[in-house]
This record gives sequence, C-alpha cells and structure tokens, in this order.
Amino acid sequence: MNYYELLFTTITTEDYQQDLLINALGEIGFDTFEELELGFKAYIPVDDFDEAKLIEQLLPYRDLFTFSYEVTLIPQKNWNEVWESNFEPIEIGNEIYVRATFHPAKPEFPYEIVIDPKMAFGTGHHQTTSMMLAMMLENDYKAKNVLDMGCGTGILAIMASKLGAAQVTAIDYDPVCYESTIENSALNQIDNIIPLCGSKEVIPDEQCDTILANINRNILIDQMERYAEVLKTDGEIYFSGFYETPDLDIITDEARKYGLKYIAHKKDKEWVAAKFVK
Ligand SMILES: C[S@@+](CC[C@H](N)C(=O)[O-])C[C@H]1O[C@@H](n2cnc3c(N)ncnc32)[C@H](O)[C@@H]1O
Repeated sequence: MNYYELLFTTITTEDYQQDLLINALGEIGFDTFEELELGFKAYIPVDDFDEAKLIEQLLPYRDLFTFSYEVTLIPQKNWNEVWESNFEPIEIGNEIYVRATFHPAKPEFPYEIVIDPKMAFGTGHHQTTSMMLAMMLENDYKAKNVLDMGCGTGILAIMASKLGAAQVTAIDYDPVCYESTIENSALNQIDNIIPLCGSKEVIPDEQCDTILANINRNILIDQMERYAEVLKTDGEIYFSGFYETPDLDIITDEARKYGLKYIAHKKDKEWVAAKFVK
C-alpha cells in the first residue's frame, strides 16, 4: 500500500502539545507515528488522505504553538524496518519487560511480553499503554473473563492472560490489529485470547469481569452503554486514550449515566488511565 509521510516540525513549550497534534491526526486516519528530536513523522494510506480535512483538523492548534509540515509520497513502505530501527525494550517497574523478538530475553522480570507491532499501536512506548499495564499490576485478573477493546497489538490482552485471566476477548476494528493480535498471542504462547475484528457490534453478550479500553474520548463515549451492558455488577473497567482536562470529567459524567463509578486515575504528561467500577 502507498502512504503519505508528513514530516511535522514542531516548536512547543510543553511536550504534551505534540501529543495533542498526534491525537488529532489519529482521528482523521493517520495510523503510524515516529517521534523525532524536533517534531515527528505521521503516515496515512494514500486513499485516506484528504488535505482539506487535514487543514481543518489542524486549525485549533495553530494558535497554541508553532508547527509546519511537508508531505512526501512513500511507495510500499517497509514498516518493519522503520519500527525495528526505533523500537527499544520497555520496562514497567521491575515487573514488566516488553521487547521484540530480536531483543534478548530478561528472565529477571516476572512478566515478559514479546511484541511484533508492525502497523499496530501498542508497544508500551506510549504513556496510555504503559499506564494501563501499570494499573493491571495493581488489580486481580486470576480466572477473570476480560474484554480488551481497541486491542492494537494485543499487548493488554496478553498481559491479562499472563496475569491469570481465564479468557480474554480482544477486539479491534482494524484488520491489521486483528492479525497482529493473533500473531503476538502466538509469539507469547497464549491460547486463551479470542480475537475479533469489528467495533462495538461484535462485543459478545457474555458478561465479563473486567474491561480494558485504551481508545480515545469520543469512541469511549460512543461505546460506554455497551460496555456497561456486558460488565458484571462489581466488575472493573479501565479507560485510557484521553487527557485529564477536559476529558476525564466528560468521561466520568458519561460513565455515571450507565452506573459506572469513577475510582482513581493515573496521569502521565496530560494522558490519563482511569479505573471505574459498576
Ligand atoms: C490507542 S490504541 C490502543 C492499543 C492497545 N490496546 C494499547 O493499549 O496499546 C487504540 C486502538 O483502538 C482501535 N480502535 C479505534 N476505534 C475503534 C473502534 N471503534 N472499535 C474498535 N477498535 C477501535 C485502533 O485501531 C487502535 O488499535
């Protein structure tokens, strides 16, 4: 598939401003990002690129900080090559080690996750993924029936399984992420992840004990009612993919409508991971 590469040069006063831009691009079809010293590269399939939509999407950020971009056509990009040259292993506390197949194992970590992300999101490098993983360590997954919504590489589903979950349903609407979850489950020798390709319409009716959903504010709000329907009473739900201000209050208000009560949250830069209980 041919892609456009947009090289963004950003001059920001706060690191999170660049994240705002990356999040906004994610909402209009950009699916891969590579952070640089002074800016980042963003990639979008040629068929999904609409420059008028891009200009409109970037408008609110023009007054906040300075940035510019250049567009280049990239025929048949080798994503693995880009990723392999950038991917360093991630350590979360002294407990979780996320690495690629070509990194040496570190048996001193109780939980090791091997990820081959290719085009899927979820290597542990983004704050939302690492905060979700850190929160997972603080909670009980033994014998639980778990739903991982927006599974990306399957990283959270794999962690839930390693923490003792009985079964994990892992859903993503992107076929690349669905395939990636199957591949990464196999790489980690996990056979109790059920991958499904689709959005909220494919969430099984079966009741679950815990839901993990690291997506974005608007999708979480859109899917909240369905999450509440399939979550058992006293079940736990963990959301990420949004900012503390103003998103956390908006998510908390929406969750309350469906009987989901805010418990606590973690914050890294402006990103949040929050726990709710039904
Ligand atoms: C921020 S990534 C999270 C990936 C992984 N769970 C993690 O924590 O690193 C969000 C994922 O949600 C998926 N997604 C976005 N909208 C969705 C929708 N409406 N239904 C299902 N998946 C969706 C994207 O394809 C992407 O893989």
